[in-house]
Amino acid sequence: MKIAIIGAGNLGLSIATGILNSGAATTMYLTRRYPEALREFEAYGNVVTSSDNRMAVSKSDIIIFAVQPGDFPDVLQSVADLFSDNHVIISTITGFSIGEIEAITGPERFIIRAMPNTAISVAHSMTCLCSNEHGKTRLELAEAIFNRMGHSMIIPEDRMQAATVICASGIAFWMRLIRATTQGAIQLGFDAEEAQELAMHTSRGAAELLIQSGRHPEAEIDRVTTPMGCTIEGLNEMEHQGLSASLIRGIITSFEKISEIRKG
Ligand SMILES: NC(=O)C1=CN([C@@H]2O[C@H](COP(=O)(O)OP(=O)(O)OC[C@H]3O[C@@H](n4cnc5c(N)ncnc54)[C@H](O)[C@@H]3O)[C@@H](O)[C@H]2O)C=CC1
Ligand SMILES: O=C(O)[C@@H]1CCC=N1
Repeated sequence: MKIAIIGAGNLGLSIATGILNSGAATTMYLTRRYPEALREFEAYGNVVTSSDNRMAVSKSDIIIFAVQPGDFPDVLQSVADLFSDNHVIISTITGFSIGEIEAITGPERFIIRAMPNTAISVAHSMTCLCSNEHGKTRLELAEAIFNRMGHSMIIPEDRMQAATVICASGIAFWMRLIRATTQGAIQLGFDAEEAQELAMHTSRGAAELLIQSGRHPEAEIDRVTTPMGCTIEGLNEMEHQGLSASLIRGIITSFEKISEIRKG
């Protein structure tokens, strides 16, 4: 498979790294405005870097768009005449609907919206997917690609903005929780490096417990909270200070911002 990434910035390069390390592509075309920053990727041997989007599209089977929302209409328009019946068009653009994409490409194209996160670079993305009517026959292919780099879920398009907040922005939210835990550990006497190691592996363990057991988080909390012990004391204080409420409010605020990005 020949895969192009149009707009190889933060997310695009994370996807490129994931694809290259998983061996999902025979050749990759990476573009950005100033492609000098992409040169190191040429060391993979099967990577072509350029600012020429038309070259990248015409040589690829799967085209992944990862430019900023404001740049997307012009970028898509500038390559739309090159799309053939075989191209699979994948957009990671926040808040840009399938209807808006079809208005530029026409409906008779395989169009997938994908919402991965930057953990795709280490094969642990949570990626949500949906497609246009024509693209339904290519959803399985998209799922197979993204499953090589983590876990994926097919969802209705009207859940895509919520998925952006939970999965894509979610990386930043979880990072902040890990960082705060690290700061607590430093205050309790660990040096910074040890503190981060403790926080990272504990958070991985918590997620893995739920993934492997299928149990509810509260069932796992019940196993840890000794009656009158230190865990419930700390947990209740966190809730008195608004831990769950502040997370939920942050998620809703982030969700509301997405419609503003599009208006902007
Ligand atoms: N950063 C993230 O974690 C996530 C981002 N997204 C979405 O992915 C898209 C990209 O986000 P980021 O990677 O954070 O942005 P970014 O600004 O890091 O990357 C965008 C890239 O597009 C390039 N670009 C701009 N105009 C271009 C053109 N005409 N031709 C080729 N390349 C061009 C820029 O040079 C830049 O490297 C956005 O639409 C964002 O909403 C979605 C999920 C997660
Ligand atoms: O913050 C943003 O707007 C983008 C979309 C999700 C992650 N980064």
